[in-house]
Amino acid sequence: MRTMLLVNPKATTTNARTRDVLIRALGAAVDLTVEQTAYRGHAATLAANARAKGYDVVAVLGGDGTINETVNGLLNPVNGGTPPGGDDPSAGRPGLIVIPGGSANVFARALGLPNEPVEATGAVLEALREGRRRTVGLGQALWEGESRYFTFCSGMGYDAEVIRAVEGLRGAGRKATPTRYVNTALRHYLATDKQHPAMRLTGPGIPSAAGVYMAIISNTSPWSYIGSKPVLPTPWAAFETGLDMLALRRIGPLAMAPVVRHILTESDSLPSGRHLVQLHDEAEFTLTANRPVAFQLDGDYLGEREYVTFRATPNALQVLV
Ligand SMILES: Nc1ncnc2c1ncn2[C@@H]1O[C@H](COP(=O)(O)OP(=O)(O)OP(=O)(O)O)[C@@H](O)[C@H]1O
Repeated sequence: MRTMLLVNPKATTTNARTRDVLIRALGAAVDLTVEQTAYRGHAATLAANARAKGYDVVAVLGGDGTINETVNGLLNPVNGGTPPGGDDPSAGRPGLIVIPGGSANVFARALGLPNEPVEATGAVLEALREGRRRTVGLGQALWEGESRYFTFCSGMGYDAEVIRAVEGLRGAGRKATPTRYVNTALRHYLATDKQHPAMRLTGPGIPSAAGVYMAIISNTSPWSYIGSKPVLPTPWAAFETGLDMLALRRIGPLAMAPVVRHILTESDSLPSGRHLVQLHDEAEFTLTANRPVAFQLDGDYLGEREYVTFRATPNALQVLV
C-alpha cells in the first residue's frame, strides 16, 4: 500500500520522537514516503501530488490545520483533473490516516482516535491490519469565487472573532491552550457587538431567518473540546449526514448562559430557546451579512466575509480508523 506521510514539524504537540516512532511503525506496515511540511499550504500541494501519483493513502501527523490542507489537496485535483464520479466519490481518492499532533485535534478525536500520537498510531495500525475504513462526508464553504472543504466545523461571527484573537496571540509566540481559548472568549465577549446582528440565513427548503449574530456550522460532533470535555452545540451532527447549524439571534448574558451550560453537558438533546436557529442534516444553506463578518473554517481564521454558502459533500473520503 503506497502511503505518503505528511509531518508538520511545527504543530503544537509534534516532535522528532513521535515522528520517528510513527515512521518506524507505519514503515513496517506500508510502503512509506515521508514529507515534512515547510510552510502554510504545503500540505495541500503534497496531498494533491500524492493523489496525482496514485498513492493509496495519505497519512498526516499534525493538527487540524494541516489535516484541513491535506483534505483540500486530496479533493482538488492537480491541473484540473476530473474528480471521481459514481455513487462513492471517495473510492477514487487516496484514503486518509490522521495522527493527532496539534493543539485540539478535533477531527481525530471526533473519529474516535485517542488524543495521543503513539496510542493513535496503534489504533491506525489495527485499522490497517483489519482493512477498516470509514467513509466520511465533508463540508464545503463557498464565497466570492473561492471554496474550501472543512472536516469538522466552520463559523461566522463571535466564534471566528475568538479564533482571530487567539491566532493573534499565537503570532506573538503564545501557545493555543484550552485555557487561552476560554480566557480569550470571555475577554472578547465584552467587546463583541451585541446590539447589531449582521446575518441572514437562507437556503433551499429552509425557512429564512434574519438577525443572526453568530453561526456554528458542523460536519460532526463534538464541535470542539475544552481539555477532555466535548463541546456540543450541534449534538446530532455526524460525518455520515449533511450539515448542522446552531445560530444565535441574541447574545446577551441572559441568552448565552443557558446555551453555554447546555452545550457543555454532554447531552444528546439540542439546546432550546426562541433566539436559536437550528439546522440538522441539510445539503446547503447561505449566510449573508450586511457588513463583513469574521469567518473561520476548521479553526483557521479566514478573514471577514459578507456571503458564504455551506454545502454538504457526502462520501468524500475514506478514513482508516
Ligand atoms: N513548516 C512549517 N512552518 C510553519 N507553519 C507550518 C509549517 N508546516 C505547516 N504549517 C502551518 O501550520 C499551521 C498549523 O498547523 P497544525 O494545524 O498542524 O498544528 P496546530 O496549529 O498545532 O494544531 P491545531 O490546528 O489543532 O491548533 C497550518 O495551518 C499549516 O499550514
